[in-house]
Amino acid sequence: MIRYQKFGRVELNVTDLARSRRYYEDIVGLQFVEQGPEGEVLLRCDHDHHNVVLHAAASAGLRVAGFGLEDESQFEPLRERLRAAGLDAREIPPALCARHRQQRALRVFEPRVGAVIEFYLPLADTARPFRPGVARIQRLGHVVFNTPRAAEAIAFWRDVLNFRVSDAVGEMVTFLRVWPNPWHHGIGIASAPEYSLHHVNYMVSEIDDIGRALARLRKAQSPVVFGPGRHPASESVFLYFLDPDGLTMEYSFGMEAFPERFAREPRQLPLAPEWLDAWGSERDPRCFTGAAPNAPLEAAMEGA
Ligand SMILES: CC(C)c1ccc(C(=O)O)c(O)c1O
Ligand SMILES: [Fe+2]
Repeated sequence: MIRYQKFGRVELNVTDLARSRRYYEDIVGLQFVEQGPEGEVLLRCDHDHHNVVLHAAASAGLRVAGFGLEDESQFEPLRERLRAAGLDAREIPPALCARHRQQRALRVFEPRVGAVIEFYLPLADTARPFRPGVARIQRLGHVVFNTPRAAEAIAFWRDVLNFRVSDAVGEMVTFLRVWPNPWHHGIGIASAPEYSLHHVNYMVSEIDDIGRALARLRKAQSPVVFGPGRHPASESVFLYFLDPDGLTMEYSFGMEAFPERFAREPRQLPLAPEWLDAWGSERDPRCFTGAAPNAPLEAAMEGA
């Protein structure tokens, strides 16, 4: 069975690199790491070398979602599973691996979520302390994919990639753990007409991070589009807001953690507003809908 470390990387296309770098540093609270040879901006929010990469592009959306493997012994079995599933997984050349402080990495276009997915092994001796800034971010939390093939995607990520379903809210969204990572979900699969980014989540430390974010976002005239509220599924307190390109970002804290073995059964929760937010906040229609279609593999391999 394939074992993962976590959801650890996300690469986003943004329409104004300097504007987004300022936003993700000053408003979201990510730490700038470096600018890459293609001009891409690397940022971090935990002990990894980086967690977020911003690329200049004509339209904003998801470029790559990356999952760390638990150890080297997972690499070849995963590669074989992807091959057996008919997917063209490409190994990342050593130069890009070195820039990304990875031992090895595969990138594959996963057609059911319609996105480029990276599976990677971090290099040893690359973890360094993350010193939080405006928000006490603990880690990159989850990525949710919009897809018109949600049922097929859930089956593939569960049965082939060995992610574990934690809960579903109607047929709107299903949450999966990056097993055996304990957090309620590292990915969500949401039903939508397009293959695009639904949102990216950052896990923060406490209610003050949400309260301070509200004031900071309002002062920066950055739209708050849902919450503050509490998600009954993962028990998280949450807040959604839009980045300068209209991509939906989420802060949350208090997420349910699962044991590796003897975990509770997944629940099929009712599709009703109170099962998305127990506090009853209104959701702005711009929430979850602002991303362009996900980048294709060729674009994601540029510079590789
Ligand atoms: C409204 C979205 C899809 C949602 C719902 C529930 C949770 C949770 O239980 O943590 C989320 O993180 C969400 O993004
Ligand atoms: Fe979320």
